Amino acid sequence: MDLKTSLGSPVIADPLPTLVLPSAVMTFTTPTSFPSPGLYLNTSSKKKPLPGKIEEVRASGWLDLMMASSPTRKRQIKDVVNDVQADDHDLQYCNWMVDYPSALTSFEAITDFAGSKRLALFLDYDGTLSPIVDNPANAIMSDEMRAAVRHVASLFPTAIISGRSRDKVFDFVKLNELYYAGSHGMDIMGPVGKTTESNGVECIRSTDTQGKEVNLFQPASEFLPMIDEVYKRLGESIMDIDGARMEDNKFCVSVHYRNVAEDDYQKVFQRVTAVMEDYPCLKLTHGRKVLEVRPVIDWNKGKAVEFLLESLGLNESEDVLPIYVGDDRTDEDAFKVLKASNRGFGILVSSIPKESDAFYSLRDPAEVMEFLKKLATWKEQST
Ligand SMILES: O=P(O)(O)OC[C@H]1O[C@H](O[C@H]2O[C@H](CO)[C@@H](O)[C@H](O)[C@H]2O)[C@H](O)[C@@H](O)[C@@H]1O
Repeated sequence: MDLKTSLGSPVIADPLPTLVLPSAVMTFTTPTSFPSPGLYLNTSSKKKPLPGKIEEVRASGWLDLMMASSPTRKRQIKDVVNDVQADDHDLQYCNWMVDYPSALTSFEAITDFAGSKRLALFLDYDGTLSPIVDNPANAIMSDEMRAAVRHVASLFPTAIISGRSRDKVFDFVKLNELYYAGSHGMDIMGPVGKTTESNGVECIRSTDTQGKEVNLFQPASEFLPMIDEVYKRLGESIMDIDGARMEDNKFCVSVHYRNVAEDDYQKVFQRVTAVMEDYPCLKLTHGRKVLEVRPVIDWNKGKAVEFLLESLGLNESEDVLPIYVGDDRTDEDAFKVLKASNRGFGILVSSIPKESDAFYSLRDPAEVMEFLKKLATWKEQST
């Protein structure tokens, strides 16, 4: 029986639409200079017609995705008060877990498989280490979670890989013993190892706040002026939409619509895509009630995992087990890399059934914390 289709359609199959942009800029090239975005204004042949009517937005898949993304608390509560729906939801979740078993109930299988291998941990931030909240500035990590992360980081190489800017995610996590990759992996502060370049981009030697020597890898640095400009333009274009909020993530820009009325989602999407038309070197992706604008380079959280493994000298060894824990669509790139290399595995954090390249699942950040604590205990008891 195909569990993914047997219960109506319980699985959210995030199709990850990306605005289609000229294929010439889809490869990993770091341009030394960009034409002013204004130059693109008259190049109508490069433009894709923008969806004008609601049906067209729907047809492109974006509006449905915006509606389905990260159900609001109101909807989840409605599910809970309605017993029938809640039972249905539980049943669907249990069925889904056959394909994505809980990393907690499968903990022994995980540690049996790990055996004496060296673990490397990669953790997403929002929705993984901190619960999803309405205001991104309030996505605080609990002290108990911080202690759990500190503990595992004292036992295994551990990195945070976030869509936020690196500085911002560090301000939340506040742990010096970790490695950090911000802007969906486009801003990595890693160890000084044998890695001096990747994909033709040189690493920069720098020092962290503690004065420790680090390697800085920023494959999208040439895009900074463009990202700053698009941040301002997007801010102006959504200013009048109640609840819409911008976030500057250094090499990416987030347009949050979590607090926007559903009737205005289409407006948000249209305003964003209208600005994007002038920037063929940028692409639009979709996260949890957020539209994200970022450079069209072949770099993502999966590449960041590979880069960090190499910097840590763990890439070649059969004896290493990388584990990536994340909740968002952008984490799928990392899950895919681990799945393809058949070395480690992803753990998807989700309280609803979702299609994923992860191997295991955890329901929410509370379960992530429990998993991290169990890992630390296991490691300490086995050495
Ligand atoms: O890669 P991540 O660390 O998961 O970052 C992805 C985005 O997370 C943040 O937005 C999400 O969390 C917010 C706080 O809970 C929530 O309000 C928002 O709706 C979510 O999309 C962050 O604010 C974004 O900039 C990140 O790109």
